[in-house]
Amino acid sequence: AWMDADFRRQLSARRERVEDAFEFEGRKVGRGSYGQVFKTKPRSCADAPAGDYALKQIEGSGLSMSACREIALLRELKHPNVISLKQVYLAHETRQIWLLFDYAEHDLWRMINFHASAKKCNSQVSLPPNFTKSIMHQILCGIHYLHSNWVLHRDLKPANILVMGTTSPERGRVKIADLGLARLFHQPLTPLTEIDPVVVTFWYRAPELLLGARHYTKAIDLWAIGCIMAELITDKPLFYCKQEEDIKTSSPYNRDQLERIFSVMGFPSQQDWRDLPHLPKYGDLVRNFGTGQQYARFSLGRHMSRSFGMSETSPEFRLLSRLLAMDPLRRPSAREALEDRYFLEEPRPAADVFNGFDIPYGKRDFISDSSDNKDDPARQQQSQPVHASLQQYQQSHQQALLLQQQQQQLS
Ligand SMILES: Cc1ccc(-n2nc(C(C)(C)C)cc2NC(=O)NCCCNC(=O)OC(C)(C)C)cc1
Repeated sequence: AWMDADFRRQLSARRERVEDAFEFEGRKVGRGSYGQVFKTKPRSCADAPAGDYALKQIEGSGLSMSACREIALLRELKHPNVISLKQVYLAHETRQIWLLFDYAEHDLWRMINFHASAKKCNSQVSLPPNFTKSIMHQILCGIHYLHSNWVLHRDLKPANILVMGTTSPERGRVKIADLGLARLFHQPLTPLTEIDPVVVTFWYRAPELLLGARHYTKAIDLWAIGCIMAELITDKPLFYCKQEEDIKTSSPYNRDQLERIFSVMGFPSQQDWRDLPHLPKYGDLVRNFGTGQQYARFSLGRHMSRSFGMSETSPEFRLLSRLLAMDPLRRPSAREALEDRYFLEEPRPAADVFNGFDIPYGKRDFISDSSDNKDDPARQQQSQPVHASLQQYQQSHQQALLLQQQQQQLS
């Protein structure tokens, strides 16, 4: 071995073990293809400041490509509205990787579900008037920071928007995270059949992606933020689409999801979206929808005013319609969205999105290993099982094999 044995022994004796520093038995709060997450507190002997932490045990062993990417990415990023990586633990005996994060008691998926079920039993949840505006402001600040560092999120949805709880010094602050479902494709070496048919939703997916756009863009993140804004206002996913259980092809084209978008937004005309005919799946679109005449009377304004009595002249609606421009070139950048009049007029956005109000939501439940936790957000919005596009899978498979060979050469 390239390090002399005695020095290695000293190192491993001194190395802080995660189980010595943190108490996490029976405190699992998340599990998915990425690994599992525990809500943990430092033991008195640990040198971590008191408080709650999220301890993520990464799936698999050794430095997988996704572990590498998550560590490399998060150690460079520091912003109040982006989840922060506090510490990395490498357990040499088991080659396990543990990541320590600040713990967020809440997330928009659970919060919106709480509001929706409260509505159903006619009990209102009392929230500050600037609740949506504060959340939107902090999501856009976080995304502006990521985009200015050329980091695209690619999977923005309510479950990935965390909010700090009342025991945190950052009470009511939004933290953008990625609880890692869509990174399924980066779980190499797991034979496709073994990947449990996790469900991903297409409800936050921009139309250009559904029509075969080959690259993620900043505008794709802004579309998802528009979807989240509408959902905060109505407590319903704007482009909710029941996903049939049949095995999905790996094609990006999803007719039902597009149908839902057109029945809310109307069908994009040549004037609305000049580049539409150049998208790879335009042929499928014409075959399935023709000239879209059947959607002529639909529009976002009509949908929001009928389903929620929202005025088409309100600043809230104007920002929403800018974010949900069908043509990606017409969507604002995060900075342009932050400069929208909506954020400049009263009530102004607050640092604590609950604005001092009592926080009505419960704490996260602990997951016992036996129960297969169906309502875990990572499996949110049960929809059709997805099969990674074969080409993406093979790609990441090749990269992983390469990485593994390199590692073998190293050791
Ligand atoms: C492979 C990979 C997985 C995730 C990420 N990633 N990317 C981001 C950006 C884009 C927001 C900066 C953030 C992450 N990673 C995470 O957010 N990891 C969070 C793990 C902590 N989990 C966590 O707090 O879960 C509960 C259930 C307590 C909310 C990167 C790479």
